Amino acid sequence: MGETFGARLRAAIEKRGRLCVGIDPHAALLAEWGLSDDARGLETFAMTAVDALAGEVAVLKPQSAFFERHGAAGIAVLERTVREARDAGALVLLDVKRGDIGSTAAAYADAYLHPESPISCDAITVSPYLGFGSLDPFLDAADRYGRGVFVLALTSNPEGPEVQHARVEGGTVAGSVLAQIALRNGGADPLGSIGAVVGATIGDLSEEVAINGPLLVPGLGAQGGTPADLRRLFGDVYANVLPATARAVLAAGPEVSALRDAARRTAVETSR
Ligand SMILES: O=C(O)c1cc(=O)[nH]c(=O)n1[C@@H]1O[C@H](COP(=O)(O)O)[C@@H](O)[C@H]1O
Repeated sequence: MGETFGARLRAAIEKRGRLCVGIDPHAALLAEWGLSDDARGLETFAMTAVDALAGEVAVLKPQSAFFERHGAAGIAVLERTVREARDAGALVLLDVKRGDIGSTAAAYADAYLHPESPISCDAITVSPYLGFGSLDPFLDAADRYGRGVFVLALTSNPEGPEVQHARVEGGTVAGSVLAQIALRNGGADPLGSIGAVVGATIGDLSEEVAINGPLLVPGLGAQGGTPADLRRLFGDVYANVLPATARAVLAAGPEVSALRDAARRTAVETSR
């Protein structure tokens, strides 16, 4: 097998830094950039973001919903976005938050992680809240194809704790998810390919996040998370943190140079 996602991510962070920028073409952002809220506007937005950022940042994270809302033409733009961002050297993490029963999960895994798929990504986000075992088809596909999976653990939204802080034997639901990720990453060197999503906005961190895998940390900027929150929450495991932000960088557009500058500034602020 070729290199694992964990190894490719570690190399990308060393070369480009740790920032992950979301490509989230909200209707309001399309309007701010002077673009129409249709597939043409979407394509200009996404290609501008790729042009500005895919040669710079380690990870680009398109949010599938903002493409899906434009129908088949939007999906075609997503395919192009993923392909061109990867061609320019960025790792592409598609934020699509999948999760389903085993046989259907296998089809979703094929759709996004199979090397021959039209939307073949380096990694995707998945939800473990149908039971961690339901993720096996995703985790197996990631192993087989050298791809990554980021599992929602402690999400940035205020409703998350209702499920994620619920008590189960041995701790919380989120703690159990994190422990199972750590188990799956055991022995991987330099870094496991199964990541966890932990929001910058969660307040206090009472769970063990040393999972020998990447920690995707959204919630910076528009949702109120700050670089100081990152340092406070992740001191010991900062080497594995991918700070993620979308609107705070995208709002600097549509000028390519302004977008790039915004990403560079955020990268510096979150570098440690
Ligand atoms: O999986 C994610 O990326 C994610 C998980 C989470 O807990 N919170 C969260 O905000 N996200 C995503 O991260 C992005 C945040 O965007 P901004 O708030 O504009 O930076 C959105 O695409 C969210 O869907």
